[in-house]
Amino acid sequence: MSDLAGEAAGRDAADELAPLRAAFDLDDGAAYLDGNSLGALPRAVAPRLAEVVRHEWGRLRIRSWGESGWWTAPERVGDRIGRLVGAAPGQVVVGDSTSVNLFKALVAAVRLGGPERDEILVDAATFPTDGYIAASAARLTGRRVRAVEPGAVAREAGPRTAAVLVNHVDYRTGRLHDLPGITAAAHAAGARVVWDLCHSAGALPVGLDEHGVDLAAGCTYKYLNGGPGSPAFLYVRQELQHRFDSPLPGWNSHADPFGMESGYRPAEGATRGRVGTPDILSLLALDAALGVWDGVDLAALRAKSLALTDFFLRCVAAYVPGDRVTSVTPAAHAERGSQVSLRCPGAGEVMAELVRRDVVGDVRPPDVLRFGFAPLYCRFADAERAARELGEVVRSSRA
Ligand SMILES: Cc1ncc(COP(=O)(O)O)c(C=O)c1O
Ligand SMILES: Nc1c(O)cccc1C(=O)C[C@H](N)C(=O)O
Repeated sequence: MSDLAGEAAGRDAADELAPLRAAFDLDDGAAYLDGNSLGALPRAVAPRLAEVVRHEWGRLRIRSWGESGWWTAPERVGDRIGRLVGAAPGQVVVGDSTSVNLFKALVAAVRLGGPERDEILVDAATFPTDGYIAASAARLTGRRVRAVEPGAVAREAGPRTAAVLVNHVDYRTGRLHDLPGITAAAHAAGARVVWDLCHSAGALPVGLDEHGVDLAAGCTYKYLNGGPGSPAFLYVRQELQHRFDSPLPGWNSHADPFGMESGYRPAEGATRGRVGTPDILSLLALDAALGVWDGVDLAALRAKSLALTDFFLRCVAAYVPGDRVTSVTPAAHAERGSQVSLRCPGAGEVMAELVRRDVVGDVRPPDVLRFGFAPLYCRFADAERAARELGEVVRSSRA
């Protein structure tokens, strides 16, 4: 056994979060490093979904909206996510996709400001959907979009800025942006800030309430393990809820949905962020998946995440010829999410070979290998193996 493999074994043995891996349906023979795209399956999900289908839907049928708590599930599950992103109860609602929630949040953010605020600042390297949504939100509200580096928000935001849309962790590089600083800078300019938490929720502490974030959205199928296409979440800070003017006011966000009124009267609280009927099966799968977080300390989660990515970077330096890969993930802990991205010529072929060897990451254009480290189930041994196999693959592809 190499020194690094021995070190990995020792660190896994000492890892206080290691027992949580047993709560997931994972093959011991594979290194699953793609939880930043699709989280692994928690074992509790399948039996719970079977019960929901057989009993709640099959036997109780329509009664389940009340008796099984279906009607209030978006807020109940929202509060469970709230704990993981630093939001006190009553501010998170679950439903729709991230894209749809970003649209609601961004339009509502613009509507909170005056007409003189005629621009929306968007993270220049944003995940595409955010950029598309921002462009549409701008057209609908008569604003224009300006792309800025997140680090330049303090310089760029001004009296014309209505809203700033930023990714907490960049999907391609794994760079963690300064949420407290950027939020404060937007506020200093009188603007609202909307955070995309897709790559930070369940990966690291977020502190939405603590840092005074206005609005946020994120997906639940990555580090929250809700399953493919599981519903997203929307955070609306409590003080803003009574002024949250949704661009998608469906009957589920009406103050009296079963009054069937022709005029729209918004519900109070996070419920105002709903639109139509919740996707109950996916929502309850997510609810069951969230059980793995009970009792998890987010400081311990962050410590393990950084230890895993540090260790992986050391293993890459030891095993992979330096002229073949370059890390685009910041070395500084304060700037790193829970993934490591390596630029590598021929990244597509390299990752295909890694996947054949049961080391599963993914690739983003133009040539970035992504390795996501979900701290609840990734092992130091996975990090060592992934780097070792990567070294072998790039050596053999050069030969
Ligand atoms: C940063 C970010 N935002 C948004 C999305 C996607 O949103 P949706 O859940 O609507 O597909 C993703 C991933 O697909 C993402 O990485
Ligand atoms: N949502 C996805 C999907 O439906 C299929 C494949 C991947 C995804 C992803 O989530 C990709 C991810 N947002 C990314 O960081 O690139």
